[in-house]
Amino acid sequence: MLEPRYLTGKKAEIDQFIDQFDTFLFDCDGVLWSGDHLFPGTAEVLDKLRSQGKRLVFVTNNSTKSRADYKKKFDKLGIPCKEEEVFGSSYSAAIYISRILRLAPPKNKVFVLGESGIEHELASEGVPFVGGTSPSLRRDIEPEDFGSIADGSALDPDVGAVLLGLDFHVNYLKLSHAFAYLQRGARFLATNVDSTLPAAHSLFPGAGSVGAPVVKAYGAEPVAFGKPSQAMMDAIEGKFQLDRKRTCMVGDRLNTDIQFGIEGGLGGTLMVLTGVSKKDEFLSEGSPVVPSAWVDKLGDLLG
Ligand SMILES: O=C(O)[C@H](O)[C@H](O)COP(=O)(O)O
Ligand SMILES: [Mg+2]
Repeated sequence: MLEPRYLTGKKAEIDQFIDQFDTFLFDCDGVLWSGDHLFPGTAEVLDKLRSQGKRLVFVTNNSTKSRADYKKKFDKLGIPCKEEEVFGSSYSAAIYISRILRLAPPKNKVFVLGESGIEHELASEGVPFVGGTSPSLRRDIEPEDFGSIADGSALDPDVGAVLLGLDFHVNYLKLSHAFAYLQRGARFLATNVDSTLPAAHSLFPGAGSVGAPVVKAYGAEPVAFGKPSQAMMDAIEGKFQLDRKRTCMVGDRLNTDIQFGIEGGLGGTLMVLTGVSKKDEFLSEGSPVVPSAWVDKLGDLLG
């Protein structure tokens, strides 16, 4: 097993590690911040890398925000960032649906189980959608709903795909609509299937856990377009003209961020321990996913 290099407190090794790369793909939740709490040193590290001429791309599986929403978040946190430097799972899903899947009208609508980030990115690609943040679905299911879902009168006949994401307003009515569309042959898609969401320095149910009831009912997994999907890596490579060997993925989660970088053939992966995965997971013998290097927190890259 290749031993990952522990870089915390080793300035010469940190600088040597950074010098290998021209581009850094940064995960967000658990690496830059926990919710709205920016980890110490984050702004300084990003500034150090930019001052060394490094290119930064923010690659998040959090589908609740669009690229524009993330630009606002970076602005609020005082971190320089251009909207086009953000590449989230909602955007990844939207461009896949519009440019590769290309659902044939009239059944080209998407039923969304998720927040406005998905809606905004679908709209940016001209993909029609229903569900999502619609107030009509933010209520308890009523007895008459069962009949209107079963006979299809409550459903939109033009829905050709169901797209699951992190939904902070999930309920039985929305889950029933999603399942009904799948039973009628809709494609089963997801922005991402992370089991947990790192926030407030703790863990909460992630997109994969929110959508799990539909997976259980339907009996099959969705096609996901967030990390570690290589459809996302290919889209990022195309948009940013990456030299994969001169690109490093920085993440907090082994089975999304680090796996994404390794399977993408990137020059390196850097794990930080302020999010989901713990060092014992990748230091133990036989770990299936091992980063090239790791630090305790992103601020350690200041050396
Ligand atoms: O459940 C989710 O959607 C994810 O945990 C979360 O949003 C991950 O975001 P990332 O760490 O990729 O920025
Ligand atoms: Mg993360």
